[in-house]
Amino acid sequence: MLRVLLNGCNGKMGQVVSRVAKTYDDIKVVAGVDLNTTQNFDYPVYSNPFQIKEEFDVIIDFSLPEATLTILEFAKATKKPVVIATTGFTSEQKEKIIKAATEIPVFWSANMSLGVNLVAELIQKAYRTLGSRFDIEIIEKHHNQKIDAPSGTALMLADAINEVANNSYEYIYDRHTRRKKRSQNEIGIFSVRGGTIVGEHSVIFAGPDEIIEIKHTALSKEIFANGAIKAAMFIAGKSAGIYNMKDLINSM
Ligand SMILES: NC(=O)C1=CN([C@@H]2O[C@H](COP(=O)(O)OP(=O)(O)OC[C@H]3O[C@@H](n4cnc5c(N)ncnc54)[C@H](O)[C@@H]3O)[C@@H](O)[C@H]2O)C=CC1
Ligand SMILES: O=C(O)C1=N[C@H](C(=O)O)C[C@H](O)C1
Repeated sequence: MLRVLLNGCNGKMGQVVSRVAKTYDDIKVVAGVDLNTTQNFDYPVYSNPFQIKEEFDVIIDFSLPEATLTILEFAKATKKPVVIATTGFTSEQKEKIIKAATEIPVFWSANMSLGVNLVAELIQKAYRTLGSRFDIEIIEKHHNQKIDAPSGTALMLADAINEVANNSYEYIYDRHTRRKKRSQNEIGIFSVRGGTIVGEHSVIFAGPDEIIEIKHTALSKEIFANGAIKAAMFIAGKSAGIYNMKDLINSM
């Protein structure tokens, strides 16, 4: 039985992970951490991870960047692996995660769905085929409770293109003050927030007289919860380092 400590357990995703984990025979959430210590499930909830009494094997984190960094300190102190699903990190915070991964295993993905990770591969192929003659724009849509913009996934998709384009692209998040034509070395990234949209990501390749649009639509938060649980199973027992969905998919 894999014992999970859930950071951000009372958030929207924390609650879905708690519910979905119950459908697995070989995994159990044994404690949660959240600023809101309401006990919604059958495990104790702490506001401070250093007060946890329960034994656990792996941490799953769906919270806020600052809370992720706190749980990382706790993970380093207890030598436990962490699955980071939280998004919205600054460059400095990302550096801290990378540094922590020299001491403990860290599974880090802005999107825990299989589909988005396939999209990342498809857009790399699209870039290789279409090259820089096509203008690339990314549109992401999420629910009205989301704090960070653009989404971690939109940035991950832009980075996937940059990875095969020798980092030649600059990201443009806002054109309203710009009074000039777009350049070929930019990727426009745009955020829509409304209602209960779970998560949509469209990558548009607009060329001379043709447009290719590669789109992923998440229809439920369960796909992210299932992905995070599979990531937790994958990372338990691994050595220190950074792992992502590609590693998980390749191991299947
Ligand atoms: N990688 C992925 O596949 C996915 C990632 N996410 C990301 O997960 C994060 C959480 O998303 P939601 O659950 O929708 O947000 P949410 O706002 O509903 O939940 C965040 C939870 O963290 C708690 N929290 C805040 N500060 C804390 C602290 N210092 N210590 C412990 N807990 C603290 C809040 O009380 C809240 O319960 C976001 O960054 C979101 O972008 C969301 C869905 C999928
Ligand atoms: O906040 C969310 O809900 C989501 N956040 C992630 C992101 O920022 O990319 C992943 C998913 O799209 C849902």
